[in-house]
Parts: sequence; C-alpha cells; structure tokens
Amino acid sequence: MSLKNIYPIFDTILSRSDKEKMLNQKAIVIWMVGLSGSGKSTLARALENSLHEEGFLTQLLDGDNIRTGINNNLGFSPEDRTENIRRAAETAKLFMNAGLVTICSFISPTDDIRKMAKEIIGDGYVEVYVDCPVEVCEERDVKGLYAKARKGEIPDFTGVSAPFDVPKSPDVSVDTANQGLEESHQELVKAIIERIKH
Ligand SMILES: Nc1ncnc2c1ncn2[C@@H]1O[C@H](COP(=O)(O)OS(=O)(=O)O)[C@@H](OP(=O)(O)O)[C@H]1O
Ligand SMILES: Nc1ncnc2c1ncn2[C@@H]1O[C@H](COP(=O)(O)OP(=O)(O)O)[C@@H](O)[C@H]1O
Repeated sequence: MSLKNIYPIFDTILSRSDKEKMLNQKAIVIWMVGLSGSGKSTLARALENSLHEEGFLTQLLDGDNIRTGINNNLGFSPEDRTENIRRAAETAKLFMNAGLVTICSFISPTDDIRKMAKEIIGDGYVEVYVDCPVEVCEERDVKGLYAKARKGEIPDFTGVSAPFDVPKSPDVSVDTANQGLEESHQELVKAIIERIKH
C-alpha cells in the first residue's frame, strides 16, 4: 500500500472553496476600471478599509505595488499595457484562489484588455466602472499629468493621446463625477458586500 493511501493529506489538493470556508467569505476579484483621476485608487483604498473593518481578508493590487515591482519593466505602449494587465490578472487570480477578496485598480483602457483579464480570472471577476469623463478628470488633474500630456510631455496618455473604451457592461458602475466620495464609497461597499458574504 502506498504512503498516500495511509496519509490522504499527501494527495489532497485544497480548493478555493476550502479556503473560502476557513475565511468565511466568498473570494472574488474586484476589477476597478477608469481614467486617471476618476477615483479608482481613492475608492479602492476606502473599499478595502471598509471590508477589513467588516472582517473580510483582502488584498489590493494597483500601480503602486504592481508597476513598481513585478511590472517595473513595462511602460504605456499598447503591448506593455496588455502585458501589465495580463500579469496583474494572473496575480489577482492567485490571491482569489487563496480565498482573498482581491481589489485591482488599473486603468485597463480597452475592451480587449478587459476581456483578457476576465478570461484569466474566470468565475469571480467583478468589473467596477469608475465612471468619470475625461473633462472632469482633467479638471481634477490630481497628479498634474493631464497638463503634461496636453503639452506633449507624456506620450500615449489615456484619454488624451491614447484610447479609452467606455465599459459596455460593467457589473457595477459608480458615477464619481456627479456624486461625492462618501456616496460613491457607500454604494460600492453595498454592491460588493452582497457578493462576498459566505
Ligand atoms: N501614458 C500614460 N497613460 C496613462 N497613465 C499613465 C501614463 N503614464 C503614467 N501614467 C500613470 O500610470 C497610472 C496608470 O497605470 P495602469 O497600470 O493603471 O495603466 S494601464 O491599465 O496599464 O493602462 C496612472 O495612475 P492613475 O492616475 O492612478 O490611474 C498614471 O498616474
Ligand atoms: N465620488 C468620488 N469618488 C472618488 N474620488 C472622488 C470623488 N469625487 C471626487 N474625487 C476625487 O477625485 C480624485 C481621484 O483621484 P484618484 O483616486 O487618485 O484617481 P485614479 O486612481 O483613478 O487615478 C481624488 O482627489 C478624489 O478625492
């Protein structure tokens, strides 16, 4: 008789649902899409804090920990953006399969890029469109990037000199141009909590 028959744990592959049970939550990937300055990072951080307070185990993935780390060799050409999102989606899937509620904040500018992310992640992909027109994002110009892009100092800038396809069928849409931060945050938390309760 083989060792595996005596000690079945050597042969057992734990599933996502075993981990979800342990954490008492449903694991999903919340994929936040929107222009620079639309409010993705602000809402992603606020959402993560609220979920944490409610006892959910979370992980946030964004430019700060992905573009400076695993993707520090990538820029903003269409090919590099695709590779950026491919690696981010694969990373998000690993966290999701470990049972975590994973929040991703990337511009994800085109239909094709989002289709790829959705295909990689599969069941559990929840698309959130952080809806804010370029005029309002430009007015905010949180990092001064739109001004630089208009002067031609940043090439291929999304919404100015590179494309952004408005998502056609997001699972959740948050209008940050006509709503305050608090209202957008509450709306988002409500939409997500009902998807992650075990
Ligand atoms: N050319 C160009 N176009 C758009 N954005 C630019 C560019 N160059 C630098 N940045 C800064 O990079 C942030 C976007 O990175 P992402 O990884 O989210 O982009 S993408 O999904 O791969 O398109 C984005 O951050 P956010 O403002 O948080 O969206 C910008 O600060
Ligand atoms: N309803 C809202 N939701 C999110 N952010 C908002 C909202 N209204 C105004 N803002 C402001 O818009 C800016 C969004 O910046 P940021 O979160 O860095 O965007 P992004 O990560 O998409 O580039 C912040 O200064 C934020 O305070």
